Amino acid sequence: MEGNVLIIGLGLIGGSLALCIKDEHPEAAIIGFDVNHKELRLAKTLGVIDEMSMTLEQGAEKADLIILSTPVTQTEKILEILNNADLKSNVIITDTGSTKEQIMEASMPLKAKGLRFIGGHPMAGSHKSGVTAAKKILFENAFYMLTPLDGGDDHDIEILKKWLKGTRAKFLIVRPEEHDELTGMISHFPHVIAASLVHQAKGSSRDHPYLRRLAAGGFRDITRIASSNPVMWKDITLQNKKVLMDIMVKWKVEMEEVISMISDNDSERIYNYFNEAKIFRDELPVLEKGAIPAFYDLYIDVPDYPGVISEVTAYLAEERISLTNIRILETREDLYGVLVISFQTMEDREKAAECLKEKTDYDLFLE
Ligand SMILES: NC(=O)C1=CN([C@@H]2O[C@H](COP(=O)(O)OP(=O)(O)OC[C@H]3O[C@@H](n4cnc5c(N)ncnc54)[C@H](O)[C@@H]3O)[C@@H](O)[C@H]2O)C=CC1
Ligand SMILES: O=C(O)C(=O)Cc1ccc(O)cc1
Repeated sequence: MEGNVLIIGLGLIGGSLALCIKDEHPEAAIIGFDVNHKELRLAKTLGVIDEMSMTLEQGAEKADLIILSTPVTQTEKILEILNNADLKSNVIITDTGSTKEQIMEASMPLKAKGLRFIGGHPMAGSHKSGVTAAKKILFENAFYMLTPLDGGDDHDIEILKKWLKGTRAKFLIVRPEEHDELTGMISHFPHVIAASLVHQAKGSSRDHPYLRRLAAGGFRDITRIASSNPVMWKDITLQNKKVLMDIMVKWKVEMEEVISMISDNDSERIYNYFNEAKIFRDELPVLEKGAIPAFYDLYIDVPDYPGVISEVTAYLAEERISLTNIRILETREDLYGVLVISFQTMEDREKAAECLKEKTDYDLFLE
């Protein structure tokens, strides 16, 4: 497709969308705007955008598609600015915010002016922020929720999907309230819980100096999302307050039940509690990308000698297998350490396992 695409907010999501759109529509001009001029210049230097717009209005006035990929509170303010700008009459405006009801509400004045806004939320990402973390394959196979306004035109949705085809995501049309209930449960609430687990561990670390080292493995993994951007999560929490409060009240009741079964030494209820959770969790789809993206980890039992990491990464580099993270678990005191390498896709992890099986005799474990 040809035309001008303005991306407002060139962080992880805006930058990744810019790459996807350019890949699929090389003739489109990708214009970027960001309040953080350093990030904007970086986006241009990295080739993520074609052109910088030094004011929001300048870019907006010539755009055929406007994507708002800013923290959700900012998105509401930008919708207000766009409402007073001189936009093309056929422009399509969308956003990427993690919450939808309040944003859809904020888009009503645009609708009243005859402009077209379709809410959007690509359900993939990471705890990293900024344009340097942007990548073209971020949304591949992920769900991409669209929340058109009541009475929205199907033709506009088709145009937007065409623009976003390069994401290789699976589009789902949902009502804004349903979106917020779903994401509240499977994404926003887990972020609150992850942060609270970390707070408790921090408190406990004052009495137990070993805690930090012991938390390096599983605990660090299950609380990965507590390393997300606090500004973004403050905004999401406040915008999805109603849903989150409801979930947290239910959670308190559930914790009371857990306290009671443990204090009563009720082994049957405790067993059932864990067992029912295991059954539901084991049945969740493995190959789908959910709201909280999975990272595919490969555990490698390596001897503890200098140079072992570069040896392993050199084998992977020879096969051109890219990894997203690498670390050593320091929980063990013996001669062997566990090297954990994370990959973006399950295929990359399989290729890496094959490669290391062939070139080393280290024991490998997949999660
Ligand atoms: N990080 C994630 O994994 C996901 C985030 N989202 C949503 O996408 C949006 C963007 O998130 P990220 O890209 O992760 O954030 P980010 O922090 O990487 O990037 C946000 C960018 O917006 C810019 N910005 C802030 N206020 C602005 C304003 N008033 N005008 C112009 N630029 C402004 C910032 O300078 C920054 O460069 C958020 O609404 C978030 O809820 C959606 C899916 C996944
Ligand atoms: O893996 C993580 O850190 C995430 O939870 C990514 C994420 C963040 C926000 C969203 O609205 C959707 C996905």
